[in-house]
Amino acid sequence: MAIKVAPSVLAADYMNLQKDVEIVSNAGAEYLHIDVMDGQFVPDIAYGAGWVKGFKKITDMVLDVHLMVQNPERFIEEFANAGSDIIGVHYEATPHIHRALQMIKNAGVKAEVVINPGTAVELIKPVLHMVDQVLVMTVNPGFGGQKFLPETVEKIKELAELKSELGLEFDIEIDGGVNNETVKAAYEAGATVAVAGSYLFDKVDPVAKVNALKEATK
Ligand SMILES: O=C(CO)[C@@H](O)[C@H](O)COP(=O)(O)O
Repeated sequence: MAIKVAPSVLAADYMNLQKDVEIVSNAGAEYLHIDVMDGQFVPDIAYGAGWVKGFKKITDMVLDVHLMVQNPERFIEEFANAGSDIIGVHYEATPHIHRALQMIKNAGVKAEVVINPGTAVELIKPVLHMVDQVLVMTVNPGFGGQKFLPETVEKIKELAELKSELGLEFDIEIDGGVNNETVKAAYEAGATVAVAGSYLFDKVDPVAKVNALKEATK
């Protein structure tokens, strides 16, 4: 099965968000990836829960919310109530990753644990049974337009092996520097969902770009 595509609205045209969402949705992208940044865990600031509420009104796409915030427990209820379908929390952002994932599940939302490029896969082994998705960051989080880090492919492979060894079912998402070339190795390693920002929105023809990601992973 071709990889699921998750356009990142961080790279969309903020003055024409609805139009951009409709374009990628009609092109067959399954998820809408919404980055939330607090200016602490990562340097920049982006998208509060009100935006999630807004996106919920205009699309049926899976709302895939990536909390790049320190102590994400503070925001889980608000983002769940706003209509998030998946909420991702960083292993590095809380001393209580297990509790944070429990909170997401208790709110009736799919739970995702996220790891930075510098974080080892084995550190999240104790919580893998709780998650619906693992996001392996393929750049350091915080900004769009960075280069895919090839060393993260080995981590995707390691995670995919662990998943089958433990007999677990979860999606493996990649995020950062994804395009129709970099997606290939990640897909072969076991990635099932690809976030793409600048590749999809910065240049012409996002429809062709969604197709190219799917074609590259058949
Ligand atoms: O989480 C992030 C950035 O930290 C992303 O979701 C970016 O939006 C991906 O952008 P590109 O690397 O695809 O331009």
